[in-house]
Amino acid sequence: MSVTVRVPAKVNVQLAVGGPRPDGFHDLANVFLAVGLYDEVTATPADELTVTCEGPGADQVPLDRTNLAARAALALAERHGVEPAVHLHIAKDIPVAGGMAGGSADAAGALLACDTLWGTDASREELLDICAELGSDVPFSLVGGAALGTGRGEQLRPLDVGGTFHWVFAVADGGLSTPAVYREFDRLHAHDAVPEPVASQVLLDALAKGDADALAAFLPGSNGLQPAALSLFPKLADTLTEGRAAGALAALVSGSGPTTAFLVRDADAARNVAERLLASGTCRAARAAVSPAPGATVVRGAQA
Ligand SMILES: C[C@@](CO)(OP(=O)(O)O)[C@H](O)COP(=O)(O)OP(=O)(O)OC[C@H]1O[C@@H](n2ccc(N)nc2=O)[C@H](O)[C@@H]1O
Ligand SMILES: Nc1ncnc2c1ncn2[C@@H]1O[C@H](COP(=O)(O)OP(=O)(O)O)[C@@H](O)[C@H]1O
Repeated sequence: MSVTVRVPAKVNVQLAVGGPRPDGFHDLANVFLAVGLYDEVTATPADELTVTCEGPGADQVPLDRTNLAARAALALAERHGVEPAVHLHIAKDIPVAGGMAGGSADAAGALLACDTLWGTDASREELLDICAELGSDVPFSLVGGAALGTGRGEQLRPLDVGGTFHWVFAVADGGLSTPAVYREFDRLHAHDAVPEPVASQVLLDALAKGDADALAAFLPGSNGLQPAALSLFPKLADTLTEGRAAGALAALVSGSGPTTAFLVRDADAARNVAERLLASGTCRAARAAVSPAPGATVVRGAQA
């Protein structure tokens, strides 16, 4: 028997970043929106823990125990005294090292898949605890929808979303390391008094109403990591310019980048903007997707 779990990517519609903490992390007001680009993680009984990966960028995904999906399986097995005798297969569609939380998605997916396969029956709270140990973004990958993440992004409050938002995501040639982008943020703000990060009520209202125009008005400047990502990957500015010229309502870097995100009016606009972005030669691929999207979900195999 195998269990397959589907997990969404995310975009940060606000990423307010505080100064560096003593533990090396940054306090955030991180407004996550799950988007309908998905990885699938399949857990199958095996002699020992093994990982395989297929799809775009699969060659950049580690297949040893540093893979976040493997770490999730090991963490669950250890807590429940089970042998981690499982093969994890990752079907990747989320850009790797792209600022869309692909590794986090795989961790949340593997956790739910193994919990279902092994019948360990962990509570939601326990699953969320394990997620938070694995990475700041992993709890959100489990819950999906929309949420405000505080602390280092792992403490979640679910948010209402009153409509569907349409996006285009431009996949860059290459990746950006999340720690490197935070380090660049610190370098750029070395002489500033960085304010406490606070979620914007204007943004939360725009999400609750499903108001794309209000969201578009809020997005410029909403990603505190964008200047750092652009500093490390200056060519992203060209992609942002092309997407705006193609008629996007707003353009921003997705999280730590280098994927860029374009809010558009509807599915037709998404097709046009995606075509023009691709034709501009400023990105490797352009993908349309809608939000919000559900969190990690068992799509095949028995529920425990
Ligand atoms: C920036 C964001 C925005 O959602 O994601 P991406 O856009 O990269 O996907 C997140 O904050 C990334 O979260 P995640 O990728 O889970 O990071 P973690 O594994 O917890 O941490 C990796 C490293 O990023 C830095 N880090 C992460 C989170 C945080 N609040 N402050 C930090 O300074 C630290 O250097 C840490 O060692
Ligand atoms: N299952 C996984 N999928 C993708 N990357 C992984 C995975 N496990 C570990 N990694 C490592 O994490 C890094 C960040 O990948 P990813 O989560 O896709 O990007 P981001 O943090 O920008 O959203 C990759 O460069 C890769 O080395």
